[in-house]
Parts: sequence; C-alpha cells; structure tokens
Amino acid sequence: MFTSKLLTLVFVVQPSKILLGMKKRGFGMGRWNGFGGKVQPGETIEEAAKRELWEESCLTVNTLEKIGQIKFEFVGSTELFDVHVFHTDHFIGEPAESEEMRPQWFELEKIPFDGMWPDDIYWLPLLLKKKKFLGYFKFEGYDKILEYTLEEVEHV
Ligand SMILES: Nc1nc(NC2CC2)cc(N2CCN(C3COC3)CC2)n1
Repeated sequence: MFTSKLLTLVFVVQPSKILLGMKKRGFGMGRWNGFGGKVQPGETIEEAAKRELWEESCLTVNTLEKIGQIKFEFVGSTELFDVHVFHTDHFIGEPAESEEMRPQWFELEKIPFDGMWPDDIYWLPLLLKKKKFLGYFKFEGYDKILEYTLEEVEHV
C-alpha cells in the first residue's frame, strides 16, 4: 500500500537561460533544482507552486503551465513522491536568495545536470521543448535509478 506525497516543481525559462536554485537545506540539499515544495491543505497544486516559487526565489508569476507529472518510488519506502512540474516564461521581480534556495541563471547549453537529481537529465529536455510528459522513476537510495518510464502526452 503506497501513500503519495504531493509536491510541486517550477522552472522559469527565458529564451537563452533557465533559473535554478541551489538547495541550501533539507531534502535535496546541495543539488540544483527548480523551485517547489509541499501542497498545503486548502490550496490548489498551482497555488502551492506559485507560493513556493515566491518563498524560495522572491519571484511572482501570473500563470504557470502544467508541463509534467513524475512519480518517484524509493526501494524500502511505501511513500511515493507525486511531483507536479510547471513551466513559466514570464515572471515579476528579481530572483533573490532565500533560506531554502540560492537562485542562479544558467545558459540552456550549460545546465549543471551532474549537480542535479539524476532523473532530471531524462525529462528536463522535454520541458525545454515545451513537451508535456508523464514519468516514473524507481530509486535505490538517492543516486541510483533502478528503472524508469517516461512518455510524452497531450495532456498532463
Ligand atoms: N528534480 C527533482 N528530482 C527529484 N527526484 C527524486 C528524488 C529522487 C525530486 C524532485 N523534487 C522532490 C523534492 N522537492 C523538494 C522541494 O521540497 C521537497 C523538489 C522536487 N525534483
């Protein structure tokens, strides 16, 4: 019997660069990633994604585009991560460091995949092409992918 943990992940993408954050504490510390976190009771997933983006980077966005959903299983755990991935190409404000994240722009040709979660190199290229996707990754520990599925879809 698996339980699901609802999580959000937002990537801000400009024509030649993507905004990533260095996670300063907690789960994923030391890895570059998009911005996100948990969904609180009473908020929609999109509202949670906007809130976490603001809390972690100080950026405000009007609309977010649902671009993907990824489920993560960890050997030995019955808790699945259910990560809802969003894309945006507009924002209001300037990226600023928070307690959680140190934001930095990266040229699209220089995304630091070796400093990110190992799954990212599989699906981030789809996001950059604005292709919608559904993914599933089974991890052993936090560095080894045992199996995965990834498909492009019309609707997430
Ligand atoms: N890019 C990427 N890969 C992941 N891979 C699985 C870990 C193996 C997980 C993941 N997130 C799940 C954790 N979430 C933290 C922020 O609050 C919790 C960020 C998004 N993001």
